[in-house]
Amino acid sequence: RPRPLPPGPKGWPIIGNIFDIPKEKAHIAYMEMAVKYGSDLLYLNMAGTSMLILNSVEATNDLFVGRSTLYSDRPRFPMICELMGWDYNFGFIPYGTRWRKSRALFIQLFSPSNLKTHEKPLMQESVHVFLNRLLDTPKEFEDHMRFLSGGNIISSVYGIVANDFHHPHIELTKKLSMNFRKLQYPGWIPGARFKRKAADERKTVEEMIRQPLEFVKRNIASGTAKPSMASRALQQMQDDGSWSEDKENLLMNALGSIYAAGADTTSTATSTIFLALVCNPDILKKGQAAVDAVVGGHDRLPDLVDEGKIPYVDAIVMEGLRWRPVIPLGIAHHTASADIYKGYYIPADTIVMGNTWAILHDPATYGEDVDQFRPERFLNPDGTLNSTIPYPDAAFGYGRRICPGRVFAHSAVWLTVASLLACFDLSKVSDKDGVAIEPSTDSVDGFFSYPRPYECNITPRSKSIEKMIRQSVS
Ligand code: HEM
Repeated sequence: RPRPLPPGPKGWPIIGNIFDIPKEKAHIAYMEMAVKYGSDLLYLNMAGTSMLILNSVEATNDLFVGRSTLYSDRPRFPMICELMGWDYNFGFIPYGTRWRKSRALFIQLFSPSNLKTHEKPLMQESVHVFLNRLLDTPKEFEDHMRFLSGGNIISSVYGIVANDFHHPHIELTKKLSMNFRKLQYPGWIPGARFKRKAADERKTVEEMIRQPLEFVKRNIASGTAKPSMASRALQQMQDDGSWSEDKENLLMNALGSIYAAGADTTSTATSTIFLALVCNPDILKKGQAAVDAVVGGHDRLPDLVDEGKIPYVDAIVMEGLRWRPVIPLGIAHHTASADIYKGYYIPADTIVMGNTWAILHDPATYGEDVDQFRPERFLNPDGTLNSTIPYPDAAFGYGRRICPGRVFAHSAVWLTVASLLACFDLSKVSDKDGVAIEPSTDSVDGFFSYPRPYECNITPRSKSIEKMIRQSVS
């Protein structure tokens, strides 16, 4: 080894730093370790496997962006891929030809013109259904948010109009995402019972990606297919004679990746903002006034044409992504060969993680009160967006692996938040003595970080708004 390894705890022979791997809130523990060792690079050895945690934008930019050829691979995910069967999902596969083809197909399916013509109108419809569900059964608001994202994606991808939370395709994804949430990350060694269950899951995963595509194919054959990414892509292959089994499999996996990667992440981001609005009545009021000023009081519901015109809503969305990032340690990258950075030696086969939490909670970038939910940090005193405070990009990952669904996700969350603000008052519930119960703002952390269950009051802002919500679905 020509140079020293990056700083980190000393560790033991053979087992290395196994005892230094945090059991919970790893993102915070790594951020604190980095401060302790006075370095944005933190190196740990997990019984022979090297792990490098990057705790600054400078390091993630230098390595994931500047040296992307070297830092865009994925490590092996034995639990997720080999046992649970998630290797269909191009988010977890190595940097190579199959990944490149899948990602190119994704970019084609999500082209700006497709987003505008097909996906955004569907988003609008899904949000209207969501608002009606909130009116009907407000106590089930968490399920409604999950259904909103799942239903929106399933209709975009497969043209399946799921008007029931218990629709078989939604049920399948719910089951998978619950198991996925249980995964701890990283360095978590599951027990034998979980491993047995995970092996059963392979079959469910296969069903989740095969069944909906078969459904679309049957409907195309009978002339009843609703327009969707799947139907358009299959139709195009048929029209230009390019169909092959390989191409259909690539499509099946890419569509499955979109469905699996997009639903839970977007609903988690929305749930976090929802929680922040319940806990901060002043921000809720300011948001409502900002939406009313542009949407025009109570004449219509917000629309995606309003996107970009209400800076306070953008600021709320950005603050939600920053305050409680959905994937606080990102998805691990991997280096196939050795490297030298800032004078340190980075061995080949190192797992490299961007500490998204540390980056988005850096007081030098976002201010001393980084633990508070404060959308104003993204605004100038006159209410316009402050271009010197960076968009929380890190929430979507890094370099060539950065989330390809981020534009779609931002719009989906934006429209949901603008619509919530336009339509509902949210408040804390009170105990029997009339004292407001503070919901916990501490998240449940695993691979994803999501709010703990809580109760709140959700009421329409006026009779006329309630009527407009009812009329928005035919
Ligand atoms: C707020 C919502 C979302 C968040 C916070 C989020 C976050 C992320 C993160 C952190 C990564 C890993 C990036 C890396 O490796 O450095 C990722 C990858 C990915 N995301 Fe998202 N995502 C969201 C929504 C979506 C949506 C709506 C879709 C699909 C429409 C999607 C599709 C994907 C895919 C396919 C990958 C794998 C990319 C690759 O490995 O090349 N995501 N996302």
